Amino acid sequence: HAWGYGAQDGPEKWAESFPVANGPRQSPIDIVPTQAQHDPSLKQLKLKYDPATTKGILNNGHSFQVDFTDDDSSSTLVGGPVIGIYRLRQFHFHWGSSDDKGSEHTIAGTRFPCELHLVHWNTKYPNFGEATSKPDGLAVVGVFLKVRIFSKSISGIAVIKLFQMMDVLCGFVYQIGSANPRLQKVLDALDDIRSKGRQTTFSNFDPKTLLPATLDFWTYEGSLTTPPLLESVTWIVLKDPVSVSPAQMAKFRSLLFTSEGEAPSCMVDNFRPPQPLKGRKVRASFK
Ligand SMILES: NS(=O)(=O)c1nccs1
Ligand SMILES: [Zn+2]
Repeated sequence: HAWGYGAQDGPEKWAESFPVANGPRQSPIDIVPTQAQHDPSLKQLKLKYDPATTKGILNNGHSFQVDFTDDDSSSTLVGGPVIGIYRLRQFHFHWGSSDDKGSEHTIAGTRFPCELHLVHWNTKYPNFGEATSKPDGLAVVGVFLKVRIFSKSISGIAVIKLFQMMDVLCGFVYQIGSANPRLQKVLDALDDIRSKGRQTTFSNFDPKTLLPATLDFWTYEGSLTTPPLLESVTWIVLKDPVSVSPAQMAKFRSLLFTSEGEAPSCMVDNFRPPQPLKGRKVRASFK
């Protein structure tokens, strides 16, 4: 089942091979904060990650992911909307070709340039593969990344425009706005996995460093956002974004969908657009 994000194999075509694409609990969705219901019975989200479980980093042809060993419960998610213990399996991202799009979930129609997904599976099932087909099999934490250029006056915009022109002219890469130093460790590994199928060593990374200060979240019952689009995900989307710089966004966009030897195709716009809510309720952990 070759699928992708292009005109011939993209989200509008996925239902041909994966009919669940038109199912009742598909993801992502547009989250409308004023329509979300605060649920005081929601527990605090507890994420415990052991950097020693970091296994490696891989370009899988539709994103890149950092994999974790999950043969014990060293890295887990408990609390929040879930019952039981969920183990961290991998994290990956979705991003756009420009800063005005890239996230999968949207907030009242607002799109972010990038979205991080931390994928966990329910230990009531024997392994990740089994869990992916169960209605309570997976819990994915979604985190928005937001490009923050320091607050600017008009003259500031002129300066930025000048810098950006100079950037093109001089070919320098420098950070306008606030780069995220914790994210940089992941991005520095991308040079070794430019093409589909490439993987490289990546160790001792704590995904907690990628999260915002508060873990306020929205939650709803959904699905994988990539084929096979299985309806097995309890989504936990954090309200607060984390920062990313324009230069760091350029690094995401330097990856390729294609393998070495194929005509290169930039890995950008690897996001599925929001899907129909079909009567689902979105709950908020905060007032
Ligand atoms: N984008 S996602 O986190 O829903 C996902 N798709 C496949 C495995 S994990
Ligand atoms: Zn994802």
